[in-house]
Amino acid sequence: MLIIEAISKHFSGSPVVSDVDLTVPENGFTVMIGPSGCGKSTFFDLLMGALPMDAGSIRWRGAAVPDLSRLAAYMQQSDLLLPWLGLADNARLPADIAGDPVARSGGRVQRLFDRLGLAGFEAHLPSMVSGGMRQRCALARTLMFGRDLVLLDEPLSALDAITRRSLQQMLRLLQTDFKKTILMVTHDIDEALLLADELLVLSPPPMQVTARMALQVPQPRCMENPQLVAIKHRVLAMLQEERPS
Ligand SMILES: Nc1ncnc2c1ncn2[C@@H]1O[C@H](COP(=O)(O)OP(=O)(O)OP(=O)(O)O)[C@@H](O)[C@H]1O
Repeated sequence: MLIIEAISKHFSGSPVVSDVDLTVPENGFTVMIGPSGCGKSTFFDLLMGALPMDAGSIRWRGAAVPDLSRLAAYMQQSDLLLPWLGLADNARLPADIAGDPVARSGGRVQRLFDRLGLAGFEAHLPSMVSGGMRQRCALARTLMFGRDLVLLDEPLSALDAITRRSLQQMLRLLQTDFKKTILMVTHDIDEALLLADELLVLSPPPMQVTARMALQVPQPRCMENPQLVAIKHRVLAMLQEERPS
């Protein structure tokens, strides 16, 4: 279980993240949704140790940790693939950096490519494939870190609506097939409702959690589900209320 308590951060005296608490159970999928500029990226930078926190604590599986840099794999909006490497070589990078022999890591990459619909594209350069395929490769690379905790910072926001939908199914595999514990931020309410076990609604800066909702709707979900429609209206009303007039 991931437990985050009372994390706060200010820049030049202005609070950006204020007293944020959250818990992600083992193999849970928690999604944070908030308005643009609410401090989500700053919050993830704090979790990953890229920025120092002013206050707060993190516990993972019962142990206090300074940050999640050695525990979580982090996937961002941009695929960050190296343009001169083929897709399989890009996905294998975490294993190469860790010194794993290619004989072993190559097999892992191949199994991931088979599962993520990338078989046959191993040698293609990122410029030769679609944005959706590049994000699938970024997902394979995230999985190659072999970490049980995954942080997703708007991983699909650069994609068109149809590609997004198929990639959302792929993100579900993180929970169902790969048994990860997942914390994601997104601006996309449908995406949040399709994927989350728990949804956290965030305020404009300073970022705070203004509502927590457990989503007990069975998977696979579709947005026509009346329960999801009702929750969507509630969340949209909250986000609307929080907008500066
Ligand atoms: N290094 C910094 N120094 C000062 N202010 C900063 C710094 N980094 C971020 N901010 C401010 O903190 C606030 C939150 O920024 P952040 O990028 O975390 O928001 P976000 O929710 O990720 O934004 P978006 O939804 O647009 O991606 C913004 O007002 C931003 O201007």
